[in-house]
Amino acid sequence: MSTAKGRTTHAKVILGPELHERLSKTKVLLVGAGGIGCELLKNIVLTGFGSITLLDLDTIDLSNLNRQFLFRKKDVKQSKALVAAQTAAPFNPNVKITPIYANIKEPQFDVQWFSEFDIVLNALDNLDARRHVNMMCMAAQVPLVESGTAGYLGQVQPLVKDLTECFDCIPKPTPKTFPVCTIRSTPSQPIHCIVWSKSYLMGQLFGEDEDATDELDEAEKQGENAQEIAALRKEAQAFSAVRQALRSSSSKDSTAKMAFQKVFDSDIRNLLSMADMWRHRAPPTPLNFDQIMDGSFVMKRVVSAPEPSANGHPPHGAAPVLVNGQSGKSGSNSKAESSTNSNSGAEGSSSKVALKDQKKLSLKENLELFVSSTNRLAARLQAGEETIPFDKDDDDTLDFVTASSNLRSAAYGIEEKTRWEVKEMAGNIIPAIATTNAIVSGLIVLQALHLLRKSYDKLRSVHLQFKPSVPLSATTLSGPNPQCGICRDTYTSVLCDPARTTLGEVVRGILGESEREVSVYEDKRVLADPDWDDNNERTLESLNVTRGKFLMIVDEDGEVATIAAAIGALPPNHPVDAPAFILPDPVPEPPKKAKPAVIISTPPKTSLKRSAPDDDILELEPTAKRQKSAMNQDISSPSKKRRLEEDGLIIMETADEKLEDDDVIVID
Ligand SMILES: Nc1ncnc2c1ncn2[C@@H]1O[C@H](COP(=O)(O)OP(=O)(O)OP(=O)(O)O)[C@@H](O)[C@H]1O
Ligand SMILES: [Zn+2]
Repeated sequence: MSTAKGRTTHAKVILGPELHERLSKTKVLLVGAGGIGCELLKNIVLTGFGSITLLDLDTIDLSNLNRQFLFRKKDVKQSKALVAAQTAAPFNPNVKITPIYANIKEPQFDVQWFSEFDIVLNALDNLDARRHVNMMCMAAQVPLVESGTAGYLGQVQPLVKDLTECFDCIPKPTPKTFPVCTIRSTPSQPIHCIVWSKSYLMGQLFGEDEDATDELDEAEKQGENAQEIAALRKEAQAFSAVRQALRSSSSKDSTAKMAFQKVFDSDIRNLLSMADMWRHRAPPTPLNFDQIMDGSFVMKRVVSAPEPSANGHPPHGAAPVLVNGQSGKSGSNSKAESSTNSNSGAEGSSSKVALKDQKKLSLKENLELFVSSTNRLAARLQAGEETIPFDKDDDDTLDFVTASSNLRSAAYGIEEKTRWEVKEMAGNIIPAIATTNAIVSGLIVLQALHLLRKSYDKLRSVHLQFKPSVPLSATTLSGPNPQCGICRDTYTSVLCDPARTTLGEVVRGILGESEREVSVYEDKRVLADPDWDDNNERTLESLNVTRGKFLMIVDEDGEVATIAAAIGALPPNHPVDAPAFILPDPVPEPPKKAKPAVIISTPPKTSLKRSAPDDDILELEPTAKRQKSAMNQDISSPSKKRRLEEDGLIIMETADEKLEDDDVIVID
């Protein structure tokens, strides 16, 4: 108790009595109780914040303990938010921490809920959740401090609606992807085989993805080799027998063998039959299950030196060697397995000291691991798991991806990887550094204090960089991007019972006296436009527009900003005989839109908008007014396109598109 008092004395002097007093009443939402979240929770408790809501969807994993210091081994598998709150609460007897074990995207965390906080601090690890919190904070007008770390790098960015850029003002680069054909038929680096295994093979065998046709359709559109795509289509279709066998309890090892033979023998033979493909690159070698198992398999091919890695891993200077079915020493003419790590002692069965995960497996060991992990995953399917996605912390899936990617690497003469390396590459893991998290968490508190003091001129975006001479760089903040599809919208809210409120009631109510022509969207789904009002009499619930979602009312002329109406719940005391909705009062008056600097003939980019939902209502980008240029006037409007389609006309995107039977509706 006396320690806590002593701390308060210092905090009072540093913060000043006014801010110190205010902190005890400030309501903070901290999203994420992982690497940054744990450090930050400790900081804000010790700084004197009095009311903290801590939310995290996950439970504690053993691998978190090296840097998430609020957790102990006994806490593994418990909710992160709950344990972090329990551990940090005693640091300050006056703090009230409310832990929530949930996903921040759940509907109960709506705009009203967000608006109860004075400040939000993000300690997340993914773009999707960050973008969601950003939008909620913009809608609720609550200041947000965004943060992230990657190894020795870190960043802290304060975001305030109308004052600074929001998280979505600048599009974020999408993660690196590889062409489908590289992954599916012509891999040349370990990462290609790992991506194939975790994103394709896992899905084919243990996921929902039965034919992966979308991906191939897209690849074909992108101009990838048509013949190769046709072969890949056949290959994908032939998975159904293996999928069935994995889900029936009769077979066991024979199923793993069946899967092996399809993937590592017949599929490779099919590809080999396309001679053209192998004119300029080394052909793969089909693998033989029985021969690998009995040690007679000899793969006379050269393990090529890998290309410089795209994943930040240094290229290994592997000398060309012959690989056989046995681990290094026992092969007839083998010098040893790939020698990339030979001086690290982490290779082959010869190593006595290597940790299990850091040992490079022989071809036979990989095959055995393939069989055992396939059996374990099949048993899980048979026990009722419907699909099993790759998770780096799920040993069965990591074993499967390690074994199958290494077998594929062997077939293609690519260097194999240890389980440890596969985990790092497949999980896109950049080792987390506790010190980086600690520094970033300190910086978040400093920016949060500027925000609470409203010292906006002191706000900075701070970068932690790997430069000993300049470890920190601070930049002043830019204003909002006038074209931003998130923070330039005019937010409002409608409290309602979606089961008893129609789309038309809300839209007419929000537009008030205005005669503007508008289109209405939920995310990317068009619900209405000036030529199409069929949904106006439908309830919001029937249109799947429920609590936590937004109705976007887009001006058809693109002259005024979009109105984003957040759907919230009616107050508990709402009279039963009153209308089932409460509209904003006064109605929102969106400002005139800033003109884009360059006028182009295509619709404005709306890539900053949220990703598509999985509904069956027409999906389109919510562009502000589909441009009525002379060229595309007739079909550029979705309403016109849809009307033509209703009239039985099919609109071709390109001249060489063909009519499919399914496109023709027979009218009695
Ligand atoms: N949508 C979400 N709702 C709530 N919490 C989330 C959401 N998305 C991510 N998180 C949480 O954010 C935290 C991010 O922390 P961190 O980056 O340290 O990840 P981690 O899962 O603890 O570690 P690692 O990914 O390295 O195993 C995690 O605890 C994660 O559960
Ligand atoms: Zn923005």
